[in-house]
Amino acid sequence: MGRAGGWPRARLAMHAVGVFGGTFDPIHFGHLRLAEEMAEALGLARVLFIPAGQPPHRGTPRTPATHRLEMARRAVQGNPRFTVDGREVAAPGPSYTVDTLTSLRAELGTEVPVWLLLGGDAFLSLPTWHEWRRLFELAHLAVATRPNGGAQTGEPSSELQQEIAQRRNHETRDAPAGSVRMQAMTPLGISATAIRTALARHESARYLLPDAVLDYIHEHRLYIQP
Ligand SMILES: Nc1ncnc2c1ncn2[C@@H]1O[C@H](COP(=O)(O)OP(=O)(O)OP(=O)(O)O)[C@@H](O)[C@H]1O
Ligand SMILES: O=C(O)c1ccc[n+]([C@@H]2O[C@H](COP(=O)([O-])O)[C@@H](O)[C@H]2O)c1
Repeated sequence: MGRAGGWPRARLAMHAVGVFGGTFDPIHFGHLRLAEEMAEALGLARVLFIPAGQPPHRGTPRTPATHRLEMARRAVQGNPRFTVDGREVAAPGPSYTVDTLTSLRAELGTEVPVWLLLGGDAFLSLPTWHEWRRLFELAHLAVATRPNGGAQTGEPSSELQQEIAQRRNHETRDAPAGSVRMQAMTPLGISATAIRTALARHESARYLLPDAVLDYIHEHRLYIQP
């Protein structure tokens, strides 16, 4: 068992909560596998999947938020550690992560360790996020990376590099927030864009996402051009 500061990791993270935001248009196995591997590595008691109502850094998704929310719900069904949280879909305006974490903190209290889960591409854009430095007051950050370095999609900006250098692996006993962890995950070259493209061309997207999500897509004729 991993130890930090002399305490077994499972003890450290007993009630830790993972927060995983995304456009999820649609949710796929890359998302689910990231959450599963993070939950295991960080000893998370639960992971909240939070579909963005209005993703701040991209145009309004063509798929209404209610469908993206429902697909996420179907995807996590049967996993007692995973739940879907609809607060960003319910809130007006851009879905800023700092606002989401602030509202979660109001519910969870200041003591519970919270881990914001991010893919490598989302992490690289962090310095462009709304009040990004405040995120470290509210949560730890866990970034999914390719094992053994892998092919990098870019380098962190110098301000992000400085922040990582200070915070990397600085988890102290039971700390609720403030550190950064790079976590190697099984590389899965799945993207929502590729799934939308395949479906629009009437090609198969099977085995890229759960059958329950694919059934929902077909039921509601999402992504499929008439
Ligand atoms: N295959 C994958 N492996 C690891 N992380 C992923 C993968 N796909 C998405 N992510 C991460 O999941 C989070 C939410 O991603 P998002 O909902 O934008 O999915 P996407 O597949 O990247 O979508 P799109 O193709 O529409 O940009 C982001 O942090 C992103 O980096
Ligand atoms: O808070 C921000 O400014 C911010 C800027 C860009 C992205 N995010 C969040 O990052 C997550 C992944 O975004 P996306 O666009 O890659 O799906 C999603 O939860 C977004 O709300 C948040």
